[in-house]
Amino acid sequence: MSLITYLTRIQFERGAVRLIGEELALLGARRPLVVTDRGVVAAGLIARVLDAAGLPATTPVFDGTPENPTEEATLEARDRFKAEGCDSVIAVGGGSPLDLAKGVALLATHDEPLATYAAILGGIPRIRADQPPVIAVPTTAGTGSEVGRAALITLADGRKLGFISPHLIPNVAICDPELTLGLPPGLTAATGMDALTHCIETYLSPRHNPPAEAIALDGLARATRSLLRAVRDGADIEAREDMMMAALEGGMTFQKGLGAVHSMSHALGGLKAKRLHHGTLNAVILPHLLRFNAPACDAKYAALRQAMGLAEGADLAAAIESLNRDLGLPTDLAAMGLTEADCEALITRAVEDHSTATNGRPVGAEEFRELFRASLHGRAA
Ligand SMILES: NC(=O)c1ccc[n+]([C@@H]2O[C@H](COP(=O)([O-])OP(=O)(O)OC[C@H]3O[C@@H](n4cnc5c(N)ncnc54)[C@H](O)[C@@H]3O)[C@@H](O)[C@H]2O)c1
Ligand SMILES: [Fe+2]
Repeated sequence: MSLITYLTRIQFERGAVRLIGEELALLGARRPLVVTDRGVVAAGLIARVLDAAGLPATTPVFDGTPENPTEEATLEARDRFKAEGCDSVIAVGGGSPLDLAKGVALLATHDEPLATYAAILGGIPRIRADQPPVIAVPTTAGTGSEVGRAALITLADGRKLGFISPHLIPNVAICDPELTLGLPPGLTAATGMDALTHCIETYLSPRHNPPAEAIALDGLARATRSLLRAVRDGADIEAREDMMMAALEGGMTFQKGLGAVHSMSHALGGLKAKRLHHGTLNAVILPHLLRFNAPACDAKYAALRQAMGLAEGADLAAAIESLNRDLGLPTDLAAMGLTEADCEALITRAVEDHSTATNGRPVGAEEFRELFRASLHGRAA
């Protein structure tokens, strides 16, 4: 069985930010709340977006989104949305502001506590369509949240949970690769590896959805050929464009479900004090899952190799490790400041994560323990 959905109106081109005003008008919206974070403001992108969209400088802007957005910040932004009499949300930033903006739209009309709507707590059918429209303007090329049906938000108790619904899919995505030209190399690498991981994990998911699989392979090919280029020369607009497309394509395939790399990185992303970047976690964990999934994914690995331009029979995990090294990303979780005790405490969360069910090979607590160990210490574990 398969359910195939594409819902977002996507404007993808250099300079697409100039279309925001028109898109707002098409939605019948007049007073947006701009949701972003301080890094995006500091990069000058909010002033640019407001100007291009023809929005007044008095437009309310919530810039308090933390990396790995929290329930607390979502409520704060929701209160601002209501206090300012807003009728729509424009999310400008990486996955963090995009996800937080989805939470704002949800809580603008849904009155129960946020946890009520979490996917693993039975929330999917509780999320209704009556929400203010969201325009997503990604400034990283990574998460695909601009077309995705999920928002990842950390609750007050530290659980980073997925809120999943077709009603959380943004109405419009404005994909303007020029917004990523100033993204520093480290963040370009980390967010790009998130996009690449999405394409691999959704492709390996057992759900039947050939169109999504074709898209995932195209995204993987783009990320493989352009990520290192974008990291080495941030001004390479063609590489930036390829990466923004790879991220978008990854997001278009979320309907297949992700896999255990994301189960582990969601669990780790909830460790607020550690401030771990989602894409970096995925990059470090991905080779270990590729080794683990191999026996169940033989035929699919041939297609992955082809998309990545690798020789027949080449070691996919080793290829990702080598790419990580070239990108300057850490090689193991220990290098990111994590310990065995941190990981042990997260096994249950990984098992319960909404991405676990669609991993390319069934995975339970014992397997997660081994995978955390291997990811902690690199290949030698
Ligand atoms: N909704 C989904 O389907 C989905 C999928 C994958 C990841 N996510 C979530 O997205 C979040 C990660 O998002 P992210 O990787 O895009 O990072 P992010 O949004 O957390 O941003 C990381 C940093 O980059 C800065 N930044 C963003 N754009 C910039 C630019 N153009 N120039 C300079 N600095 C810039 C930000 O200020 C921030 O400090 C995680 O919480 C993750 O769980 C969601
Ligand atoms: Fe991701």
